[in-house]
Amino acid sequence: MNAQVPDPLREQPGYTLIKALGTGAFGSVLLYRRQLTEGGPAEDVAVKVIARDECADYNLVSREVHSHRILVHPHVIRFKRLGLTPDRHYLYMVMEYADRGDLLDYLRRRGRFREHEARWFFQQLVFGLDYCHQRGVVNRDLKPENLLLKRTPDARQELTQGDLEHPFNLHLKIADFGLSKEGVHSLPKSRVGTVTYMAPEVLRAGPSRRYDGHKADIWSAGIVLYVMLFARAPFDDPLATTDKARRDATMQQILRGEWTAPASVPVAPECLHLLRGILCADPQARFSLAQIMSHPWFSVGLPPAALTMNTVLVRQQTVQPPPYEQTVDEVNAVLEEAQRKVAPAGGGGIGPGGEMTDSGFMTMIADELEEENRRGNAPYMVNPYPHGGAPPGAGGQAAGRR
Ligand SMILES: Nc1ncnc2c1ncn2[C@@H]1O[C@H](COP(=O)(O)OP(=O)(O)OP(=O)(O)O)[C@@H](O)[C@H]1O
Repeated sequence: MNAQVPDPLREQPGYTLIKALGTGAFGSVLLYRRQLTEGGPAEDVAVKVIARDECADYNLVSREVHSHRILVHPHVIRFKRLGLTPDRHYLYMVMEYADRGDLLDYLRRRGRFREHEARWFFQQLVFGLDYCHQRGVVNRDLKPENLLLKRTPDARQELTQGDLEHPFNLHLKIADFGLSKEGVHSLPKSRVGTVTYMAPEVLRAGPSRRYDGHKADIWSAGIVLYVMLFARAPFDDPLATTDKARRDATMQQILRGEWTAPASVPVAPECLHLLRGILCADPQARFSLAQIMSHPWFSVGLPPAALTMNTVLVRQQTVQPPPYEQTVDEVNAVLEEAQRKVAPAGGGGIGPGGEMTDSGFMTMIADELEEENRRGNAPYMVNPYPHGGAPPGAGGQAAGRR
């Protein structure tokens, strides 16, 4: 327990505060150990806490929760539950905990990735994104800060470099659905997200100019790939003297759609071909996820089953929904309760969405997909180079996996 960090869930049975993880636009994220039944298994969870009297927009919270709740995939942070603290002061969102920070921090500490390492993360990002899209969720805020890293269950000790894990010891998980939209047919009208990762059509968007969020996500994923390979953004003006000037210059460059790869960092021609297909200013001509997945640079080392796994998974989840911790009705009950007038301090009991130790729905649900991975049923998640950190040969043309 960390004595310096306020503990909003101190009266919530089963939750023990470990430390603060960070602060976002909507509140803070804290690491808790959760043990829902006495003597039962404990797990570390990340809990996003939002003070009710500071929550300006419940529609955004609702959108985030409803989009995120239905996503159950190895490369998406798992949403577990939404609750109200017993004192009614905080709304909290319980999520899977990614124990190795985010991709931006990892990149800063490790420096640019070699090509095969960038591919390892990019494959995971694309599989996670393809799954989200197949489930009808566009993210609209893909960037390295929102791509979290978690040690793989089969992480290899000899690949650890001090406190810095080797890429092949890490799984990438898409997080933060705060700007996401559910619904395949919805064309987001508003301009949201971070400029560096924004597609040109997003910058041009307005009430009468819509864009396809799927294509915009693909563009952002391409920027992430570029940043992993070259440790800089393709559109930027680092010499600008003010933040505004830098932002304006970046926007102009994105709108012109012109970028180059630094000559000082050689990458394979197939890699540049893929980047060109993704960072294509015309969303109609931009590569689709299917095109990316069948691209020769992308598919190195992947068993064929990896390319159809999402379709199979989505079909399975449509027929038999995964065991969500909360039903839609339970989530909606918490949201409704949260929007009622804030109760005076100490005035609350346990409400419809609160977690009661004796309630039936509190049984902790094992992470089936992690389990599946442990059993080896998710082929693309396996360290492709089990006998060392790098593939044979330069330039990252990886050996086959397994
Ligand atoms: N599931 C998680 N596991 C581990 N760390 C997390 C998790 N979710 C969030 N964090 C960390 O908590 C911090 C805040 O996250 P949060 O998603 O609230 O905000 P953000 O992404 O920084 O900003 P915003 O939501 O405003 O876009 C981030 O630095 C992130 O690394």
